[in-house]
Amino acid sequence: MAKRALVSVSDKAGIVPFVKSLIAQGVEIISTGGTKRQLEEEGLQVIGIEEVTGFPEMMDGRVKTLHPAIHGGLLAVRNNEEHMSALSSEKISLIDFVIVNLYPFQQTIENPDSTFQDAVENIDIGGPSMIRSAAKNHQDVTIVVDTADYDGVIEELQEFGEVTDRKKQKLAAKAFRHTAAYDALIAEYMTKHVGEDAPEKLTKTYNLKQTLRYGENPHQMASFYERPISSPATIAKAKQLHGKELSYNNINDADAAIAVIRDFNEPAVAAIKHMNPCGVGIGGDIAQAYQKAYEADPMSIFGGIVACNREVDAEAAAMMKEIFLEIILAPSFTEEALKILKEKKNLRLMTIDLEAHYAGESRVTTVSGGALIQETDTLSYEDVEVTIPTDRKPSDRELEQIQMAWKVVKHVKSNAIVLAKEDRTIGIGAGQMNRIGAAKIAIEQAGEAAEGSVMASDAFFPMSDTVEAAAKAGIRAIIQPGGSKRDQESIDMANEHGIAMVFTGVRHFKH
Ligand SMILES: NC(=O)c1ncn([C@@H]2O[C@H](COP(=O)(O)O)[C@@H](O)[C@H]2O)c1NC=O
Repeated sequence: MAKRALVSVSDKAGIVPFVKSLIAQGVEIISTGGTKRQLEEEGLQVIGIEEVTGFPEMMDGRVKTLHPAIHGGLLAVRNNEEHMSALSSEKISLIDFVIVNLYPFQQTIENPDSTFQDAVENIDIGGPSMIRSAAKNHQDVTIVVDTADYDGVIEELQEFGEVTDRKKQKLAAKAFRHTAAYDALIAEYMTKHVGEDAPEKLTKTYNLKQTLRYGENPHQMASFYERPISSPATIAKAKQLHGKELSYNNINDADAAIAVIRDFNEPAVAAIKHMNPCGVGIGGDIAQAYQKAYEADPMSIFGGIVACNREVDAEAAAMMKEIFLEIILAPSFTEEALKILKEKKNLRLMTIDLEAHYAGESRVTTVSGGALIQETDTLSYEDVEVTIPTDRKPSDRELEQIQMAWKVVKHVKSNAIVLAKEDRTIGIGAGQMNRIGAAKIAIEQAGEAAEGSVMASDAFFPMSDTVEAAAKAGIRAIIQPGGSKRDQESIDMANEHGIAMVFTGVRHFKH
């Protein structure tokens, strides 16, 4: 008996040549409404689904392939006598191939004009059911859900007269991934719609963006996956214009760099090393801001990742070209800037649309045997109500510098201390196991520049030792959350040295 294929596709790209090739291999075609019309328009011979089921398609296509004549033909195990005699007594024919792609649920919810009802109507039911039946019975049935597999299937038919078991198994695994991801997106959409914060199942889905040469170290395999729907203001959507392929560490660091510059309204440049800012500068333009970020730590910026929140022009490009950088990322580059920077063959140049809406997606961290999920820390200085517990209030200029340091410390691994002066960071103490340790590192790095600078701390001071160290270094103003039982000791120490201190009431731990 001739083999039969059931073809039912929403995305009709490439379907006509594929079906032609199947027919050329002696395969009979069964198809649903729109797909059948398209195939017939091309002069292909197609059996209508109603002829197989004995039922018309009904309820706006909600029921067309959901029928024992279809699922029996798909699920029957060919070498199981009982299955085969059940089929013949019910006059059901075998179906050997299923070519299906699903209602465009993702495109529907991405369309800002779509309603909830539109989304619901675009939940495919019959398609996933066929995919699952065919994939379960993959020893006998070939399931094709991806247009990219059309050629491979035809090649095997031409070469071996059948699709190999290995191929059928691989296609089945892909089919289950396909329906799982499809359902995950629906589940996520519905969960958001009903507003459940901690659903009992976490079913996020990601699409492979690229395989990476290796992970954090060369002996670790790695790949980069992106969310099916993400803002253009994300590292997943950033475009590479030039340079070597991105590495795992590049992607992580570039993401950290984007987070820093996103928090600044004025022209800002952040240099990142190993996920921590090593220099951040602000200025009237990107060249000025870059100069500040560079001066912040001319040693650490070497081999770093630089992110800018405004277009990079020729002046800035010429300065950046002077040292070895891994990546320069900005909303855009002028033609001239590109010309200058492209002279460096390996330097990666990337653009990102920082104007696009970015609400901050939930962050998932895996732990052994599980995952932690939390909202992104999007709280900024403007969102908090600060208090000033010290006798001396910060001057306007000190307040500006304090805000800058606070914006940066949010992005430094805890325990974190940032010193800032003259629109740039001058000392960053990152990832220390105690606060005074982070302060000592920041102060030491700042050296004489610490005199007259400001300090930001990501969490409160458990005792007055950090304020004491700040006073010794000549730091004039401090910003910290406050909230320690021993706040008064820190306030007294600040008052003793004429230091102005700002309490934010919120902390910015980053682990
Ligand atoms: N309800 C059903 O029985 C059913 N069977 C197949 N579909 C889908 O209908 C679409 C194709 O429809 P058409 O051939 O009419 O353009 C495919 O995306 C397929 O997955 C169905 N539609 C939705 O569930």
